[in-house]
Amino acid sequence: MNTVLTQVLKRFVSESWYFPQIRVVDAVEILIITFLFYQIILWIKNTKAWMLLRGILVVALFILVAAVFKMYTILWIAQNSLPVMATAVVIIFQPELRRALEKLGEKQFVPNMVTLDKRGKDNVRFSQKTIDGIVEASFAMGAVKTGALIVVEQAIMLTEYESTGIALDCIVSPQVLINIFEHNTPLHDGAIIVRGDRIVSATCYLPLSDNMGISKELGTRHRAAVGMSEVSDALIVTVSEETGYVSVAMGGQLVRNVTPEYLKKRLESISKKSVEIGRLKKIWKGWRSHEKGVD
Ligand SMILES: Nc1ncnc2c1ncn2[C@@H]1O[C@H](COP(=O)(O)OP(=O)(O)OP(=O)(O)O)[C@@H](O)[C@H]1O
Repeated sequence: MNTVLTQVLKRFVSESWYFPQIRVVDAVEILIITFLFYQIILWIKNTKAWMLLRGILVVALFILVAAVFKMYTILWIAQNSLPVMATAVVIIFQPELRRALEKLGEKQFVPNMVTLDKRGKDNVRFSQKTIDGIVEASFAMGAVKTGALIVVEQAIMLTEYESTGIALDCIVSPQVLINIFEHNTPLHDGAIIVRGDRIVSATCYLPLSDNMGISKELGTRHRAAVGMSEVSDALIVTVSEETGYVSVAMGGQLVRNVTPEYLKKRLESISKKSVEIGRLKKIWKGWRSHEKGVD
């Protein structure tokens, strides 16, 4: 027993034994791969890709059986149709892939430093009056069960969705919001988009989420709110016509039946974030002009 142990130990310390050299970069790489893998699994779970994965597993099993029994014709067909199948998957899942990439672009690693939009400096933030107006109107509409859908734009410009509605240019106030969503009025259907302190569009059509986790009790208004929050960094407020509940969607998550304090806090937090973005942009612009001056 002792000799076996000694032999194992000798081998363990001998030069022939391979010890991988783990650098800090390797550990970081493992963390990145784990994170990406986890995100892909989450994406598969929340989209139709889960069905696709099951289909791929069945095909893989079939090919494995063909390989074990040396069915060369089937193997030849599988081998030659692989590129076609890969292209088909990309075409079938184009909306999901697009959404996933949009979500990736939404993560604010550097995008707010590299300003691609032509937004004026005054539109970057919204005032306390706007926050109070949205909170007051939402709960006033909730009390009388008037449905509403309010999209508060942040860093990502929602021009694409804005153009689906009727253009407006009006300061946010509780009276205006209540008036817009009043039943049987021309602007009440669909969503409004708030940019800074102004309502820029009404009756907008938002993308519907295909998240299977959304409660079946909820209809298209809430699904549209979640859908919008999946493809942008906007905060969306919904008022249910059925229950009068006020809910908030952001980052693909819907928080139902919130309190006025909660809504105010959420709006204040994104308002502060917008101010921070504005500040960073100013620093960046200042630094760039300084660089040019030095050149
Ligand atoms: N894709 C969309 N984009 C913008 N608004 C939408 C969209 N789909 C539905 N709506 C709005 O939601 C209203 C329909 O709401 P619906 O009753 O189906 O949803 P809900 O989630 O059950 O809401 P509620 O609790 O208010 O009934 C429509 O009249 C329209 O104003």
